[in-house]
Amino acid sequence: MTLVAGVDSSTQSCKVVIRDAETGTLVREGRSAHPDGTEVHPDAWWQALEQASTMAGGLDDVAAISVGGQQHGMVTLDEQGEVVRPALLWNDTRSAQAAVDLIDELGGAQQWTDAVGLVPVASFTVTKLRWLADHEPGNVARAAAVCLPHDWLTWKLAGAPGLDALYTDRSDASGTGYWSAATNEYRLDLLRQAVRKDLTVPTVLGPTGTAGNHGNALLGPGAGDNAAAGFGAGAQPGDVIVSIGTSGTVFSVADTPANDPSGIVAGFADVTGRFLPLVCTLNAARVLTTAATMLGVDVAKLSDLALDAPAGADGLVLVPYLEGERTPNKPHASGAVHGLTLRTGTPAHLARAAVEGMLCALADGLDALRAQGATVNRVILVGGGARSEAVRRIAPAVFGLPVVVPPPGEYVADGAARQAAWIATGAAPEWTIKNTQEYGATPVPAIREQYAAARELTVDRH
Ligand SMILES: Nc1ncnc2c1ncn2[C@@H]1O[C@H](COP(=O)(O)OP(=O)(O)O)[C@@H](O)[C@H]1O
Ligand SMILES: O=C(CO)[C@@H](O)[C@H](O)COP(=O)(O)O
Repeated sequence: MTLVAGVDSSTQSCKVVIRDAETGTLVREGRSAHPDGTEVHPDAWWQALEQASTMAGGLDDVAAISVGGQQHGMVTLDEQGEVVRPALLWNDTRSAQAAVDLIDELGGAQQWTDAVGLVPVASFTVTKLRWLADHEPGNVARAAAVCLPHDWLTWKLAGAPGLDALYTDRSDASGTGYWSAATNEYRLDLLRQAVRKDLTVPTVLGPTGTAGNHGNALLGPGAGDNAAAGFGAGAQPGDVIVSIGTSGTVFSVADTPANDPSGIVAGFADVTGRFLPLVCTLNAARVLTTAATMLGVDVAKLSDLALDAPAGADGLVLVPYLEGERTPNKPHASGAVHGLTLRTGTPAHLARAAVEGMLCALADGLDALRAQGATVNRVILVGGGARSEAVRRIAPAVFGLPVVVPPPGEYVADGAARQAAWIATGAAPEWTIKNTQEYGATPVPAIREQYAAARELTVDRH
C-alpha cells in the first residue's frame, strides 16, 4: 500500500491525515492546536505540525506529503532564513488603511482586479507588507524574502534549504495581491510598491510540481486551505462549497478567472490549473461559539436551542461582525443584535439569530458568486461549523438551495493528501466520498430580508 500525507495548517489547529494513495482510505490522523491571536510566530505552526504528525504515527512511511494552509498570512525571512517577526494572519485587520492607500496609488479597484484579480483588503499579504513598510522599517530592512504559511511549512519539511528553495502553488500565490491567476505571473512591481524594496518570493509550482523531499517522501506544491478543501470534497461544476471554519468561505471551481472590481469575489486559482472565485467572511464558526458562550451552553446545546425557535427568530437579527468584517469591507465594525422584544429575548431566539446571521452573510457571498457567472445547483457544506445540526438544517432555508453535507472530516487535509497521491502515483486519484447527507428546505426569504435591513446598523469597535 502506498501511503500519502495531507496537512491542514489552519487558523485554529494543525491536522494531519495519512491515506492510502489508491483508495483514499484513512489510515491514521492527528491534530494539534495553534495559539489564539491574529499575530502568530511560525514556530508555533511547526511545533503543531510535529505534534500532529507524531499523533498520526509519523511521516516516515509516506511516499508524498502536501501542505494546505490558511491563506494570506505574511511570513518574512531574513537572508539566513530566520523569521523576522511573527506572521500577520489573514484575519488581522491592522492593514486596513494600507489597503485604501494601495488602491488609490494604483488608480482604483478595477486596476487591481485587472492586475491580480483582487481588490486589496486587510486580509491580503500585499497590504500587510505595506503596513510593515509604514510601521516597522527595521524589520523591512532585515527582510529578504516573503512567503505564506503553507510555503514556509513545506520549506521547513524540506530542511529549510535556502531562500531560493522556497516554493508555493497557484492557489496560495493568487491570494497575495502580487501574483495573477489569469496570467500565471508575479507582479513584483506591486510587491515593490507595497514594501518599498525587492524581496525574494517563492517559485510557483504547477499542480504536480515538487518542492523537494522530506526523508524519502516527495513534497507536493501544497495549496491554500480553500482550494485544498475544494479538491478534497470533489467539487464538480454547479457545486458551490461553503466552508464554515474560522473564516466563512463561498467558492466554486471555474474555467475562467474572476474579475470583480467590487472586491467581493476574489479571483483565486484552484489546485488543478483552473480558477477558484471566492468570497470570504471573517466571522463564521466563532459566531456560534461566541453565541454559545453568551448563553452559557456548548455548541451542541446551541444547536438544539436554535432549532427550538421559529425561522426568522420572530425578527431577532444578529449581525455577526465580531472581528470586524472583510465582506462587506468593514474592518472596524462590531457585531449587533436587533429586534429585541419581550418575545424575542430568549436563549432560543438568540441561538437561532446567531446561526441565521452567520448564514445570511454567506448567502450574500453566494449572490456575488452568481453575479460573477457561477452556476449554482447545490451547496456542499464543510468546515467545523458544518458539524452543527442547526447549521445543516437552517442553511437550505437561507440559501434557497439543496445542501449536501459530506461526513464530518478534514477536507483541507484530505485535499492536500489527494494532491500528494497525485504526485506519488502520477495520476489524480478518484477518491469517492460515501454517506453524504442531503438537506432540503423551503426557502424563507424573510430571513434574508430582515438581515438586509439590519446589517448596516453596526457601530465601530473601540
Ligand atoms: N458541532 C459544532 N458546532 C458548531 N461549531 C463547531 C462544531 N464543531 C466544531 N466547531 C467549530 O469549528 C471551528 C473549527 O473548524 P475548522 O474548519 O477546523 O476551522 P479552521 O480550519 O479555521 O481552524 C471551531 O471554531 C469550532 O468551535
Ligand atoms: O482568508 C481566507 C480566504 O481568503 C481564509 O479562508 C483563510 O484561508 C483562513 O481559513 P480557515 O483557517 O478559516 O480555514
